[in-house]
Amino acid sequence: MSQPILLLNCGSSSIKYQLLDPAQPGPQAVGIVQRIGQDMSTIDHEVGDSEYHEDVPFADHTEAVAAVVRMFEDHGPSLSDVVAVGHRTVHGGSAFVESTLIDDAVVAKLEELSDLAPLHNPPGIAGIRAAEAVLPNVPHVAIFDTAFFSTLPAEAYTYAIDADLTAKYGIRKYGFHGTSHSYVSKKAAEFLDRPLGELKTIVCHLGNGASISAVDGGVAVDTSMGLTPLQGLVMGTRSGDVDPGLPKYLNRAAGMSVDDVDAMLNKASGMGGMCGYTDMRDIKSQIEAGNEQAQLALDVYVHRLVGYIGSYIAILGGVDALVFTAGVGENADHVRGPVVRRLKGLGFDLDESANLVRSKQAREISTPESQVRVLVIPTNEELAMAEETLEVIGKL
Ligand SMILES: Nc1ncnc2c1ncn2[C@@H]1O[C@H](COP(=O)(O)OP(=O)(O)O)[C@@H](O)[C@H]1O
Ligand SMILES: CC(=O)OP(=O)(O)O
Ligand SMILES: [Mg+2]
Repeated sequence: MSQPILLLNCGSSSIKYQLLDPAQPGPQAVGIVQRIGQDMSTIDHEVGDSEYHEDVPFADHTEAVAAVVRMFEDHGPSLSDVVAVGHRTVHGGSAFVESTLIDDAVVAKLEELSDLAPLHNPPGIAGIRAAEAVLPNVPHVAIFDTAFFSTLPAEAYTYAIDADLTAKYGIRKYGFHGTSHSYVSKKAAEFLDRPLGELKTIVCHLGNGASISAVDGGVAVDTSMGLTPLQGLVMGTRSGDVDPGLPKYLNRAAGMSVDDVDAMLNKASGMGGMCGYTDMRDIKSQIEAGNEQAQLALDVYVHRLVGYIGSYIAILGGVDALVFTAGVGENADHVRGPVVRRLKGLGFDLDESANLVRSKQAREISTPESQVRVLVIPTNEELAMAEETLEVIGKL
């Protein structure tokens, strides 16, 4: 008997969802809502060979989840057989280091953590509430982005600030996108036919949010996101690393409050802040049309990423595989190309034509001469979430 699980992955700008039974090949339905909060959003719902598309503006994630439910009602499959719902939950803080059955106390704790993930925990909570209203009689499970990084060594997760403040307020590097980094590093070992336990891997999860991790023998040893999903790489609307002196300077020079600066760094920075476009597809066409700001933004993005890769090679003491994943990593050859070319001096050799191949399959984009294997591996946070959900409900 089929035991379908509904998976909801509320990202900052999107909701990805799947209905799947991990024991059966392939999902029963897959969908994505994109550009939530922008002038026009889209929803795409796939059931078998049938695809349904709508252009509708969704102001927030609550409206978007309602539309997802409507897609199932209008086009199937029915949600009446669903045995559990798995929710991607971005910030678990120190409270949650593994997937957890959701109850009111869990939601209350997630609300407390919202300040630490302002673009993510509120949409995630909206998703939980909306799904609980539609499917009140099945278990709902939270799968945390932070869980995979609970293994980071203290030297990697400790900020060099006052130790009493650190202890009192739980300040540390938590790391995010962990479900993806974990899934993709395992898939890399399978692709290379090497035991996970002996592989040093650097995973670049480049989506609207972006992070990079260093994984040694399947265990995360460092990652670029921090206390919040703001630290690290350049992202669609987030700055990533800046001088910690910036808030004070902007306060004095521009009269901006802490909240003003935080909103600017989270929502009006990154690629959007630098050139007005947040989507790598738009940035590519802008560059082709001669937009110099777009070219500079891409150069900054690549420069930051190359710096992190070099740093993680040093931290790992060498690397076997560099893996690109998520929306940008899987699709943007104009990002992967400049990154890998700049690493030539460290033994990376890009196969230029393999880099241009468009595919939904795991693939290699380095030449046989490359000392480091460079891979593109599609992430599947929903499949990994389904396995986590099954494990939690199996214990009930
Ligand atoms: N065909 C494509 N070419 C280049 N970039 C793409 C393409 N498709 C998606 N992207 C990039 O991927 C991003 C979305 O990545 P995704 O992993 O889905 O993000 P998130 O989960 O944070 O919403 C888009 O903002 C865009 O920059
Ligand atoms: C944590 C995070 O940045 O997630 P997303 O990439 O979905 O915005
Ligand atoms: Mg994502």
